[in-house]
Amino acid sequence: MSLDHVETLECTLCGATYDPERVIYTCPNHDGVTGILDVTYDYDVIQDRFDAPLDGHVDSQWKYDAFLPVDTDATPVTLDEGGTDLLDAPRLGAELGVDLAVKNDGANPTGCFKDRATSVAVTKARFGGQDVVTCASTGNAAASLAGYAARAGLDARIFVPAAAPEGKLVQPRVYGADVLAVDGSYDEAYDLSLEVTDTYGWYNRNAAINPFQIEGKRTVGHELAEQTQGAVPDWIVFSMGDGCTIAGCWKGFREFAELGYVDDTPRMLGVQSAGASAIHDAFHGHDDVDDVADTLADAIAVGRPRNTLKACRALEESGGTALAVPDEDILSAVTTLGGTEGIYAEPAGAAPVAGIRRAREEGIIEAGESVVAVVTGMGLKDTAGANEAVGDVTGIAPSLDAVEATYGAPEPGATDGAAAAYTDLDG
Ligand SMILES: Cc1ncc(COP(=O)(O)O)c(C=O)c1O
Ligand SMILES: N[C@@H](CCOP(=O)(O)O)C(=O)O
Repeated sequence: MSLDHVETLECTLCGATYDPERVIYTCPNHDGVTGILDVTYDYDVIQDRFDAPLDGHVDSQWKYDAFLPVDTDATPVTLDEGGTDLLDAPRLGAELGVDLAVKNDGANPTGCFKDRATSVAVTKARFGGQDVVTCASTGNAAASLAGYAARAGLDARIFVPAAAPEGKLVQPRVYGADVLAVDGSYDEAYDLSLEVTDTYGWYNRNAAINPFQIEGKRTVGHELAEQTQGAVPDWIVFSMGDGCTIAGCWKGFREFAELGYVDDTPRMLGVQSAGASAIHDAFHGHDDVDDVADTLADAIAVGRPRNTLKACRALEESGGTALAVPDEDILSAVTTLGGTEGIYAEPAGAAPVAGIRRAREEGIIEAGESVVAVVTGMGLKDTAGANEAVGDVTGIAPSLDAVEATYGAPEPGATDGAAAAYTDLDG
């Protein structure tokens, strides 16, 4: 049994270190602020163990198991998360004036990149003998935790804001979780989940406080480093809620660069809604930070992000920046992404596209630069917002006349090609 590749849990505020074998969430040395912990590693041990070829083929994030903070004896609880495609996006790229690729993380097993973190959390929970897992969620982490808990045979008890999209309230219950719809915001659900964790001792998955969650999220950085080896993009773009995801990606990419697996690092661009822009505001030094979250991009509706520090460090260290965009831009990004590249993202997943457009307008991203937009969540979980963007469906009677009323009569010879094909088949 060995966790010898993990050195410590180190407080990002005071540098105090804690035993990674213990279940500890935050540094107890701080009152009023959260002492977020960071996992530090012994990279000599990791490099001795990591023997997978960096050949661009990634079937699952467990390709990088040597980097994950789980005991070497633990059997992963997995649904084959990670290993998502990095798709060229030429039509959208031309529209935005950049060389664009999309990392389609909405293709993860529960429809969201959260699965990267959850797989690690539930593996640790099961290996550590926990029976009950919990989290607060706007809906995606809820579904993800519920799915992996089902897979592991653990009970999931989850706190979501009652106003979460219907699909996000249904999905975790299909996986058998108890979903407690809190009459309040995500921030309130989050505070409650912490109290519950202290009181009941359930294992808390929340990425902002569970130090191991960002470590799962960082596999998206490992993958992107591997998939772009030799042509590291100028920019990688994420939406930000609590800030853990962008921080995780940066940590993963940076450590692959430090280990010499890639020879450069990208700049990170973090995108928030103007209605929930606390990380953006902190990054740009605004002191009138508004902690009310008001955005249709429910997954990033966070008033008090818990990982502002790690997110801002990722932006700073990478030479990147943060942007806040209005909800109209996010909504229009959903249909632009769908209509140009066939990728249906939820608003938080499409927000990077709105961010890239804004960054081009402001001269932050220059024409022709290479950019990866990470689509973090798929759209079918939350159709209400998208429905606003696409408008009402066109109703017709079940008759050809009704089709003609919509498109006009067919052009003469419109079916000639098809007729010729039938003739060929007949010989
Ligand atoms: C689809 C989606 N995109 C982006 C985010 C933002 O991630 P983070 O809160 O780690 O910044 C979330 C939730 O957190 C999400 O569910
Ligand atoms: N928007 C997130 C918030 C919690 O996710 P986490 O991975 O940061 O803990 C959600 O989907 O619930």
